Amino acid sequence: MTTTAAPATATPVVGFDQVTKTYGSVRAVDGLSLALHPGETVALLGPNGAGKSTTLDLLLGLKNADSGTVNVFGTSPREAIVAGRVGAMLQSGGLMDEVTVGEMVKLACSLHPKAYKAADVMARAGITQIADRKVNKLSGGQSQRVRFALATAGDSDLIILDEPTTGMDVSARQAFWATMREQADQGRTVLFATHYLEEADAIADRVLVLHRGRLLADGTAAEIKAKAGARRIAFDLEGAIDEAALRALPFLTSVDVSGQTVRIQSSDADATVHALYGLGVYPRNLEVAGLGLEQAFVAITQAEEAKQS
Ligand SMILES: Nc1ncnc2c1ncn2[C@@H]1O[C@H](COP(=O)(O)OP(=O)(O)OP(=O)(O)O)[C@@H](O)[C@H]1O
Repeated sequence: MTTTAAPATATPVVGFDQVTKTYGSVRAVDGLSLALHPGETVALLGPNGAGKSTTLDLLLGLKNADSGTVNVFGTSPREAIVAGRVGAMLQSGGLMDEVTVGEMVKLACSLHPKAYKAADVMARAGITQIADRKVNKLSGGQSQRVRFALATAGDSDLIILDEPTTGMDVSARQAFWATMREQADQGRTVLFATHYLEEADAIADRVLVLHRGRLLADGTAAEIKAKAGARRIAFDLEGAIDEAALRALPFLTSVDVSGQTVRIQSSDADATVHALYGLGVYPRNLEVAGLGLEQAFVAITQAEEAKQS
């Protein structure tokens, strides 16, 4: 993984230039421009319906843009795929029913221009033990592992993953991300859409937040957290708690009182804490901390919703 930006003149791994895709009256992708560079591990976040899957489908040439251009390694998505430069793991589909796991992986390897050995691909995905099982007899997590094997059947430079760890148990998730880290460390670009924000926080060196088909934020997880602005304040109070007075504190975005513990989110923590002391209360165990990625994501997308409504 790297956080060093590639020179502006280098051909990006992925280039979206003013891309729009509509379905009837729905603008699934709305004037999207972005560039991904070699070795980046990029998380694509967004609420349901934000346009993540449509963006990945455009990137894979499975859908065509209404306007704008999509380039992959400076060529069309289809050309990049035919050249074996792209491996993909989509949310569903892609698995044939009446074949075994082993046959399916061998088929994927036979089609990839720069294929690895099928036995190695299965070992890496942790599916050697189920090689003789029919694909339609797998659990949800096992199916995900097979899709992962298909996405890494050959030496691709770009790996695209749509909600890859859905249905995987904890150890499968850990093994999956360890393998993805190896792929990124070898210079590959990894782009994954996810609803698991803790995974994005831990794995990605760049986070894109989509909302109604537009890019709302683009930066490291730390930058996205800072962009959200708000901070968390937690403290304990003794005796009866005057909730109405707490709710009237300035710059609050939320208040939660549980027993003697108060948790506040504020867009100006200094001013809120100052006003808190002004109430004549004495907070104990006072903690002020930044938002987690999940809270930052909610704050950013809710602020955008409020702006648009
Ligand atoms: N084939 C289609 N026909 C009509 N509308 C569609 C189609 N595919 C997607 N949409 C709409 O386009 C918008 C973006 O959908 P998309 O699946 O890209 O979002 P997403 O961010 O992947 O959502 P999720 O997190 O729920 O998977 C949504 O409003 C969706 O209803």
